[in-house]
Amino acid sequence: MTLLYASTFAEALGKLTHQEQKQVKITTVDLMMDPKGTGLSLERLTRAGDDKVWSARVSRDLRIILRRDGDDNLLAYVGHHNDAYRWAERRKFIPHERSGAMQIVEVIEGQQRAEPEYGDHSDAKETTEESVQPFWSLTDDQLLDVGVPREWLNQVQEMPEAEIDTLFDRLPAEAAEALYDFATGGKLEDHIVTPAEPGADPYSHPDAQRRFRVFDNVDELKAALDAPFEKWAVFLHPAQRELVRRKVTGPTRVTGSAGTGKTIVALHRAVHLAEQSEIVRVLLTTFSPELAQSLCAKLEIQTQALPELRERVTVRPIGEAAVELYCEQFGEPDLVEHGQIRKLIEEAVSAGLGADLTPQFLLEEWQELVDAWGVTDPESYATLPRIGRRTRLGPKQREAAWAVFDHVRTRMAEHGWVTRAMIYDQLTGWLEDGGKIPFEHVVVDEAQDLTVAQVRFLAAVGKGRDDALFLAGDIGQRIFRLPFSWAKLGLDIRGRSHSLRVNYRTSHQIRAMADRLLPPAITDLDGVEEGRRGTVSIFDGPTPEVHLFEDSDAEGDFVSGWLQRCMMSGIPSHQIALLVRNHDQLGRARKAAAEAVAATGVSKRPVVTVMHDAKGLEYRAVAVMACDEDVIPDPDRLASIGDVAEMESIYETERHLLYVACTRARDQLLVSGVDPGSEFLDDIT
Ligand SMILES: Nc1ncnc2c1ncn2[C@@H]1O[C@H](COP(=O)(O)OP(=O)(O)OP(=O)(O)O)[C@@H](O)[C@H]1O
Repeated sequence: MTLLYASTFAEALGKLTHQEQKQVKITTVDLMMDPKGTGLSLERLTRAGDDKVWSARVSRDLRIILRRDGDDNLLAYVGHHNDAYRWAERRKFIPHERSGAMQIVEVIEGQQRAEPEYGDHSDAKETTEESVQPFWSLTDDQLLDVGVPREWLNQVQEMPEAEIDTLFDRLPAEAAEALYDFATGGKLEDHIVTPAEPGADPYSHPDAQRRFRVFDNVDELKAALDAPFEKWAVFLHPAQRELVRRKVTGPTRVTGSAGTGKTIVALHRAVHLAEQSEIVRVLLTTFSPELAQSLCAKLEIQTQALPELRERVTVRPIGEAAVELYCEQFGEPDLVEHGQIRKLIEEAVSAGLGADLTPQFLLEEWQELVDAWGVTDPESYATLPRIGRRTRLGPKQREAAWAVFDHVRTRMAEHGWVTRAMIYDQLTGWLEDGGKIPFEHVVVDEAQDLTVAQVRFLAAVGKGRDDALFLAGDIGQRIFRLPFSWAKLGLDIRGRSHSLRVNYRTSHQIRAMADRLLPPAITDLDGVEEGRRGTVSIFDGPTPEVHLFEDSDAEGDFVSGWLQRCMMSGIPSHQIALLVRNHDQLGRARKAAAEAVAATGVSKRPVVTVMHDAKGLEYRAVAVMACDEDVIPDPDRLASIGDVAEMESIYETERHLLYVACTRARDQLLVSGVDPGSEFLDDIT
């Protein structure tokens, strides 16, 4: 007996109460143990759209809809009596005629389409009296090629533009993605379905596996039933699965705009690698402790049924992992503080070193070049490409600057201080001399914000070993670093960078608005282009709001009202966030949140935090507040730049930051500020 689990079942289960979910779980597990369903009141549904559909009684009112075909039991849907029967009556289960992938097709009432049509629609009907029909010009053949079920050909060709947002609710996902991309300027040819091998199992096609999953044992089924909301733990997009399973000889990168499931791929990749053998150890890492914690929580869900795999994956922020390794090899490091470096520079300048260079300029030069790039001698400094620091320094000025850095290095050595970058550099040297980290594979999330020293360290980790290094990231979300070439540091992902294009997090409306903040394609310094075009979201929602106000009080009142509406619509407080650029604006956000809490009487406040800390996270509703002219781009950051020519790169990261903030929202987004507002808002209003 094979037990199959459909994404429609997970979705329907997620809508039931906790108590009902428990009852369903008991019945489902019984069914798995006794596939004949003895004692489960199984009933064949004669009015269903498919003659193999049955219902199983969970309670007086709850029914599971099953499809039983030979030894296969497919859990298709669950719901209250009438809802469940209605769902079954309107569904057919058929392999698609081109791809062979099993689809759940909604039956269109009253539609007759006996004869296949191969008509020429070149006389494209752009408009009807009521509206534009974006798919009118597409032939039956073209539609079948992208997975549209035959029953739906007419319906799609005649679909008015206003209904495009419903595609994902009505059609199999592969067809919906293709059509949505086409309607928004993409090419249908990019989405042609892969034909199945003759006689292949219709459930094993990659397009089928994104909606059906075969369970081998009861534990796996139980884990899926425990977390019906976490569909990512069970169903992957074919492009995601491909990246998870791919065997590679060099470092690989998965890219894609915010919400396309890069983190999910990183997690599945880590578990997949851990599956390869009992002795394999995997490090799953990212830059911040908060994100590492969130990875850990997801990994728990994913490995619930496979505790032995959980043991093989270590989740650590990269800084912590490096310090642990350093301690093992060299003893505990005495990490130098930022303020101590500043003092040493000021000390050198007071002693007459550094010619006319300011301590601020020298501090940046130290942080972004000398320390970041691990420069240890004047010759290397004299020839170092000054990436991101475009103000020219003549040989004499470099000499003067080096005198300061030499002073800093000498004093640090006397104290036995090291910087974070030095830790990675020392570990890199150790790896190059044959040292081995206790992990066969390293998977890195949010890789766009890696430092130079981290990239060099990871390059040494991955050198010469298959599948050693897998990186997930989006250069459009680089918010902490200036750009630099990975390839020059030995981390070459050229030809092994792959984009994801289906956005699972944000509505069409929010994604489309946020995308306007960034260019359609961004090329990194190694020439690898990351395109954002062709990305589709799988659901739609309200249009994001952008408002500017006379003063911050007026803004606060509006945001508070907006929050109240979100809370009253049932969004839990922890799923609502207010994001601001800096700590200085936190007060404005807290006031609005407090007012909303007082007005609604809910017990918990929404999350209030700065944009940087929201990286990698998501909320159902987000208010990006205080987007004032003198807040973002951050004037203090711009003013603190010793090097005027660096301005452009800073502007870029500030723009990325607003993109990151906006793309934390799933369903509702409000962007607000005081008139005239941030210059970036011009692109989204
Ligand atoms: N195959 C999938 N099925 C269902 N949900 C998915 C799938 N893949 C990703 N998701 C969901 O989409 C959302 C975004 O995923 P994820 O955080 O991995 O995106 P990301 O590309 O890493 O985003 P960001 O760049 O903003 O960090 C999450 O809620 C995740 O659970």
